[in-house]
Amino acid sequence: MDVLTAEEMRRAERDAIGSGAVTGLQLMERAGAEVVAAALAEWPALAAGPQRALVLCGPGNNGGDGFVVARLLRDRGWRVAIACSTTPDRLKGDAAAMAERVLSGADDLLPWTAEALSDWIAAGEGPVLVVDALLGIGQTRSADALLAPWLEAAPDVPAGLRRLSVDIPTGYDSDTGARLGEEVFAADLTVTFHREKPVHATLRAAGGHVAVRDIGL
Ligand SMILES: NC(=O)C1=CN([C@@H]2O[C@H](COP(=O)(O)OP(=O)(O)OC[C@H]3O[C@@H](n4cnc5c(N)ncnc54)[C@H](OP(=O)(O)O)[C@@H]3O)[C@@H](O)[C@H]2O)[C@H](O)CC1
Ligand SMILES: [K+]
Repeated sequence: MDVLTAEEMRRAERDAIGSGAVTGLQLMERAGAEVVAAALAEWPALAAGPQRALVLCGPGNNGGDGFVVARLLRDRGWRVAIACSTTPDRLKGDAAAMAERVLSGADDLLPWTAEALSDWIAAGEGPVLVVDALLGIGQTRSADALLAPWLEAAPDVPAGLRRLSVDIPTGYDSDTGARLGEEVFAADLTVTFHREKPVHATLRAAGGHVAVRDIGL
């Protein structure tokens, strides 16, 4: 199966949207649904009943996928906390639309601080699924600053933590597999769409699991 660069992936999305076959919003909805399906396939225990999830959303469409995942997990009865590295009013396009569909109000977001993330994790029982929807194929520079709250909160996470990255783990260059800075989101499972990107071979070589899911492109 061929491996796509970020630009080739963006072109495939643009062509599909441009042809009228699908909208960006539909692709984002499909992406979110595939992330949930892949997580349940990877960790069958998650399908046993409602669980807890902490969804970390970034400023762009990767974050948009995260808002879809959060909504779908809430629809399954899960206790889902959403933290966003930006404020909802600064989200754009499809990501803004998907945030609208899941956020029930300004207080429906955890503050983007290590304390808020740690407190939420400590306040509940049972294992946590953490979803990295911070940055995807659009990342271009070190994500050390962006990741800081999560990296500071992460050690407090109880055993049984499951870490899932949407499309590309935050902190990696999709086309080279190189780290863009010092820090990365250490995903147990990365769920990507349509075709693998070069980074996914790097993740596998380091012991990460990678699922490639069709979103109808
Ligand atoms: N387009 C679609 O219909 C679909 C897209 N999918 C998902 O979308 C992402 C790609 O989304 P995109 O918005 O292009 O990029 P990201 O979300 O990865 O990044 C968003 C912006 O973040 C800024 N950025 C880049 N690096 C950093 C950093 N280190 N720290 C902070 N911010 C950063 C950058 O904007 P700037 O203006 O700040 O440069 C990015 O634009 C893709 O990965 C998929 O998850 C759907 O899956 C399918 C449909
Ligand atoms: K990500």
